[in-house]
Amino acid sequence: MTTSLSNAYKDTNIHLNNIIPLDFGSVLQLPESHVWTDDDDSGQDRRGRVRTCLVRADAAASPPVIDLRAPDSAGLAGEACRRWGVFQVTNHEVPRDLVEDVEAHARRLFQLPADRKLRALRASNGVTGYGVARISPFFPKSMWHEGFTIMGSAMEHAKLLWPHHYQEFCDAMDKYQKKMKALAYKILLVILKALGVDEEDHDKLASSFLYQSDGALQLNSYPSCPNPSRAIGLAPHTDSLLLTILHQNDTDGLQIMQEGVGWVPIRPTPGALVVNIGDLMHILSNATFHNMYHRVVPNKTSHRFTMAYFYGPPADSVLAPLPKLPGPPRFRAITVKEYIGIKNKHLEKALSFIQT
Ligand SMILES: O=C(O)CCC(=O)C(=O)O
Ligand SMILES: [Fe+2]
Repeated sequence: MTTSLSNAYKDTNIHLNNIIPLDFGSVLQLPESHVWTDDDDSGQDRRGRVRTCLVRADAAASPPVIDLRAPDSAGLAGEACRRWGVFQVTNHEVPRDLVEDVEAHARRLFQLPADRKLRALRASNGVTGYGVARISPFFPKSMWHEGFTIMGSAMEHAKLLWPHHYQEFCDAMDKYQKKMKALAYKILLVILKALGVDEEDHDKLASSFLYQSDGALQLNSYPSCPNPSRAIGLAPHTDSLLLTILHQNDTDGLQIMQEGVGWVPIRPTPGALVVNIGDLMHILSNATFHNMYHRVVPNKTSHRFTMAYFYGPPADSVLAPLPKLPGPPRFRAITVKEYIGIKNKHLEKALSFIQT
């Protein structure tokens, strides 16, 4: 009997209960609490000093858009994971009207009055609910962002938001999570193939990460911002699990750090979904796949909405670099729960605690 992924998040040492999102509709100027300087995001000094808003790479090159039906999709995905830690996918078989429906529900949620949204605030030891980003306590300033996380059913929290009309929201979220889970599994197989793990190896691996991974859905809202060059939508971070699948509306904002280049934008491509590598896949790949370091910047005129699906193994799964890979293992074996615990204490330094 495995322990579900949500157990990895419960009881870990993170205290968000005193931090609540700003009532964005009620402010005309950027409050001091949300003004970031160059120093505010450098506490986690992983890849050199990261200037908050000012470095804009002239992205001559950017991560590829990969057709999942193309015969060489695994090869292309492997290349993208090694170089960028991210790519976009088309022909993913998630119906466009489902994506649009979920986005419309997210808009409806974030447009509710602040006091209504606060009724569904995420509990300090919970996963589902409304609130700030989980990385917020690591930074001295607040982000121009509000979120709603769902792991499993959203029913309990949706009832607090819409006591009589919660069902449609829940149905759409359930349907989307199911589609995301199937797609994430398919992409996991593509990525493993790119790492040299073929179908014959699957049974030998007999790993719970392969057969029992599950996900959490995160709805994100970045309202238009009165002074975007001094604000940050989501501070620089890596995602913790195996991979993330992101839908972004037609508003720019996501940027990835490319060493020696700077921040490279990942522009919305109509119909495509963004796939990025998280820390656990970085471990499995023995550090050959980048765990994409990314951030979101707000803008002055349009409201950015995104849906991020984080996919990872059950809490008690043990992960280690895949045995097939060349070279000595660069990380020790670790359970998902232990890794999430370390990440919740040390954020971007977490991997250094398990390096061999
Ligand atoms: O909203 C985005 O563009 C990125 C979201 C993200 O990085 C996250 O939720 O971890
Ligand atoms: Fe992220």
